[in-house]
Amino acid sequence: MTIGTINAVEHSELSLKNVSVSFPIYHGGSRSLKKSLLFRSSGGQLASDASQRITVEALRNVSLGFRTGDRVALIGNNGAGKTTLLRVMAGIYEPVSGEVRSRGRISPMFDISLGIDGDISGYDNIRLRGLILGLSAKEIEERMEDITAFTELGDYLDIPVRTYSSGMMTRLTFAVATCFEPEILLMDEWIVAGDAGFLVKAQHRIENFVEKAGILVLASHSTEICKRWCNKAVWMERGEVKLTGDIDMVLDSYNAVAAA
Ligand SMILES: Nc1ncnc2c1ncn2[C@@H]1O[C@H](COP(=O)(O)OP(=O)(O)OP(=O)(O)O)[C@@H](O)[C@H]1O
Repeated sequence: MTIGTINAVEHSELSLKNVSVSFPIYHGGSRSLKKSLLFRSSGGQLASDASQRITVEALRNVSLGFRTGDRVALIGNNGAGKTTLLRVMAGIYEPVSGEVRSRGRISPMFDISLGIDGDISGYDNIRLRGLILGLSAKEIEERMEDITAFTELGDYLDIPVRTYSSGMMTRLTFAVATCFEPEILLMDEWIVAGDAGFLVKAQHRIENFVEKAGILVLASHSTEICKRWCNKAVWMERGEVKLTGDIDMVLDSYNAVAAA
């Protein structure tokens, strides 16, 4: 985790070379578990490791390269490997083989409430989250007015956040998470899907936020969301890259298979 001032890079890059990620399944010796898993129609491939444990190969030999301007949709069936791919890009998962390289700061937008301290005030949580995002104390104070105005939490910002409702908490974490210029932005679709009243207002903010990003990688099941936010797509199938390229071409191929 980086603490300190964000040094913006002019050109962002993100690449994966032959990246594989496996999850060992403990007690995997059970025949019934193995049998039931083998009948799954989607998800990563099953394999055995050196200790004869069953493992799920969530990603296998994934090679991809993105640069500034790329707005990439990750598409694929349930269990295809989209979330694992986002997490390995974010450095949350270590690949068992291959490498992930990046130029530019990576901002994962999942788990945006990670690190929130219930016993301190909203203001202090904004400062804490800002530091975790890599902003300096000065940069946080410069953004404080914008953040607090967006939350509409008023005097509540002076009291411990454990007293907040979940909606109030979302306002706080969302306002901080979107207060800077991202270089490489990794997101799940929930943040752009938008339904509740707050999210209508949030839509405008997230649009500005995403537009400023050098690279966007967005995992989504929605053709509409993919077309709205992305210009490229990666179609994942059982942990492997099935097709990658222009958004319309990849979505057309994917939807044609889904409809068949
Ligand atoms: N922590 C874990 N332990 C064991 N297996 C896992 C774990 N996380 C993911 N997997 C497996 O890895 C494969 C890929 O899962 P992943 O969550 O990346 O898929 P996804 O494409 O994001 O699916 P969805 O669209 O349903 O969210 C699946 O077979 C899943 O069961």
